[in-house]
Amino acid sequence: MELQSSSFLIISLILIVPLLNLISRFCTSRRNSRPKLPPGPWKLPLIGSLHHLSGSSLPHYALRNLARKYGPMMHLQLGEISAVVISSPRVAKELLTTHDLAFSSRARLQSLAIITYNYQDIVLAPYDLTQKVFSYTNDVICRAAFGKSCGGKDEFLPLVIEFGNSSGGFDVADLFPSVKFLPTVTGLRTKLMKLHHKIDQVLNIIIDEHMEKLKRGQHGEEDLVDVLLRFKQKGSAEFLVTMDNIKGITLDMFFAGTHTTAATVEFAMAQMIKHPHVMEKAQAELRHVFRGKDRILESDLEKVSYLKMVIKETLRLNPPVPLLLPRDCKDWQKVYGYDIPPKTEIILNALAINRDPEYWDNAEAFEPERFAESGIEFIGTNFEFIPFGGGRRMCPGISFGLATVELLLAQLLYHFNWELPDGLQHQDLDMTEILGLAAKRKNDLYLVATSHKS
Ligand code: HEM
Repeated sequence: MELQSSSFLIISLILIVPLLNLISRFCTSRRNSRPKLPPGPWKLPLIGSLHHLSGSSLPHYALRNLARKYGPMMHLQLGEISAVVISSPRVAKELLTTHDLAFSSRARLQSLAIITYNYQDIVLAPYDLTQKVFSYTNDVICRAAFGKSCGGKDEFLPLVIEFGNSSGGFDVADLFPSVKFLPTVTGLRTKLMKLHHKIDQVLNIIIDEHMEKLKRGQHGEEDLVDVLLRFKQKGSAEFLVTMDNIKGITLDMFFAGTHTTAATVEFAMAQMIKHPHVMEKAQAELRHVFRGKDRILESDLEKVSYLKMVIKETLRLNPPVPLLLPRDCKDWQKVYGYDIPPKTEIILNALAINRDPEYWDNAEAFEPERFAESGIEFIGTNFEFIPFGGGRRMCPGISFGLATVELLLAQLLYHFNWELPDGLQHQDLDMTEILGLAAKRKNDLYLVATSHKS
């Protein structure tokens, strides 16, 4: 009897083990052929999930609402583009640490290709603060890029503004890249080609001036163009710098640096107008620390702490690059238990992440004091706070941008008192945003400034 049962067991094992193997291999091949994509909203033929983004909300808000329903990692079909949207600090951390290398290429957008030399780059009267702030941030970048005399400043500013307003959100030509005539039909290509041509002319004049200066042996304080020209002259085979690289990198500074810093200053001023006790506290600190001083210098700013908290809170609630810059997936990756196919566009929703109620108390409220004890920084180590992105492709202009924002805000708050014109109350201030090259206020910020004598 015992023998019978043990031979039965052996025979069963001989038959069952290969069968189990076969089933397991079948399941694996099914899994490989049918990847486990993240969940997402229902799709229509041709446009995919685009109709879910067609309401009045801006993409970063619309995507946050969808994420509340479909989870922190969701799949969207944006026209021809297969995209994965990340909306939680936990998933952002996994993506920007464990898988950072695989996601460190940028998604290629047609509008940017035209402007950036085909990716040869590496962005007591009513007083329109918006224009002044923009002009200031542009001046600062002009000086760093083109030098003290800053020849191209006047020609450059309108071009930078025009490009900033002509891009943003999801462009139809980027969503259907195989339809080659789309940029021509939408008029975008013609518009961008014209703009690119004008920018190119101005840059040629500026670079020629710099080359002339170098030829004459005039070596003053080096600006960005000088440094890039020096690299070009010394260029080795493995580190070749072309003229298009010089123009592309110079443009990066303007497009990546001007709109973002200007938007941050404007959002901060608007938030402080909306929350007058915050403005009073920031002014009190500055006026106490710098009492009697005529001018605040960048080096003085280490002495203030509350203003830094105000800037952090502004960047948390109103990140100027709310969807970061899209990345591309290099090869198959498994993130948060889901499969991501190669070439998927990865969108990190910094707005949703910075306001995640699981990580932030009173997440929607403007409360700079939350940073007093928290030690949370935006340098890419706290994944619940990523206004400058994270991982290898994090913003390289963070110190430059912050110094510009801090210095301008410190001067505005130290020297002036601010209020809304025409008896408007702080509750009346409209905070609607639009998305261009950076997110910014929809309406220009008009404020009345009165001089403060310290
Ligand atoms: C408050 C000001 C600024 C904010 C909020 C900001 C934010 C960002 C963000 C979110 C990204 C994308 C990062 C990612 O995908 O992980 C980025 C990229 C970039 N930023 Fe900034 N930025 C600011 C100022 C500047 C300035 C002043 C410059 C240059 C002078 C600059 C140059 C760049 C460049 C070149 C990139 C592309 C980096 C790459 O692709 O590797 N940014 N920035």
